[in-house]
Amino acid sequence: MFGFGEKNIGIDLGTANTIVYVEGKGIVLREPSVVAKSTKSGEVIAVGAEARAMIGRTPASIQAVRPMKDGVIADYDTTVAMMKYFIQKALGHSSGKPYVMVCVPTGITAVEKRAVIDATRVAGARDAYVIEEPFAAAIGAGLPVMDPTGSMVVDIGGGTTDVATISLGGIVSSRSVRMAGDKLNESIAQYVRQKYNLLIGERTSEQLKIDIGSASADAAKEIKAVPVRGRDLVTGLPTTVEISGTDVNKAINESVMAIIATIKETLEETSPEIAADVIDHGIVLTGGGALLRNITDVIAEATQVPVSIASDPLDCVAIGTGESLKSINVMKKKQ
Ligand SMILES: Nc1ncnc2c1ncn2[C@@H]1O[C@H](COP(=O)(O)OP(=O)(O)OP(=O)(O)O)[C@@H](O)[C@H]1O
Repeated sequence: MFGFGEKNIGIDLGTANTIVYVEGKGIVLREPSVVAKSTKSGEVIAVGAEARAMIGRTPASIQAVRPMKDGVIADYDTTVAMMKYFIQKALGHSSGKPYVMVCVPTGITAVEKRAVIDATRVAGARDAYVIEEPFAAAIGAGLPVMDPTGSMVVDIGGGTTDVATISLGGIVSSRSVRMAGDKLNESIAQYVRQKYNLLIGERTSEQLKIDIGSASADAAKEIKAVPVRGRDLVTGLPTTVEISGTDVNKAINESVMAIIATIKETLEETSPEIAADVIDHGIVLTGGGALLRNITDVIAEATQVPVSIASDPLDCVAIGTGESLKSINVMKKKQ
């Protein structure tokens, strides 16, 4: 397909995590989308897991930033530096610039899409192409995207939730909302601050969500409370508070409801034929948010459609992006 020795890669450039897929090898890199920089010179100090460990713990001279926000590039130069590092790390010493396929949320503007393509080129790609995230997720989840049957995929990532119905190799209807894992973390931190006067960091609220978060109020009652350390807003001193499953459920409920509303709206605008197919095959969840406890039950109850989680939900978009490298020649002609 390409010249001898050329490597082609797929990148799931996520708000929370970046995953790199190398053609012929599969997923070779999976790291948080975080960069630590010198506040003075802007020099990159660490990227990925090493930089993530620094969040909330940096001295004034270092800043740990997440250059992607809500599924799009928030800090262009830092995104370029991060991608450059990941591309080099994924390809090792192999020579030649790669062709790169990057996934983007469905709802982004032409300018935002252009920024992703430009950043990928500046980061070292011979050329860059984009694929819509839910389409990649559906391929990665093993859905029959090319068949004349409707499939529905809901990708709940860090920055965005992308919902789409797919049939005959294309997206039939889709919605993207900037409401996903990060919003849940923010809501938990806000709830804990308001109810317990306790200030907790981004990593602590995410850990609470993963450890004791549930989308179902009933199921949340059964979850054991955990001690959480933070700073008391009144005394200013470090302190420990017990946070329950119900606390976390209450904190995230509004965001979960917004995700469900988006799924319902997308279902409402599909043709009767596709809706019938979706009822037969069910809705498939991908992305890290699919791992939230009882999320399948609450979506199934609200939509009256069976819901399942793809195997390896965190990897689906990257696998689908990688798989789509096969069709890069066709996409080249279209762009
Ligand atoms: N067990 C879990 N329970 C709930 N949420 C989880 C769990 N594991 C991971 N997550 C959440 O999944 C999100 C990351 O998912 P993913 O890697 O699919 O997103 P992303 O691709 O980086 O984001 P986006 O697609 O929006 O750009 C984070 O918000 C993380 O907290």
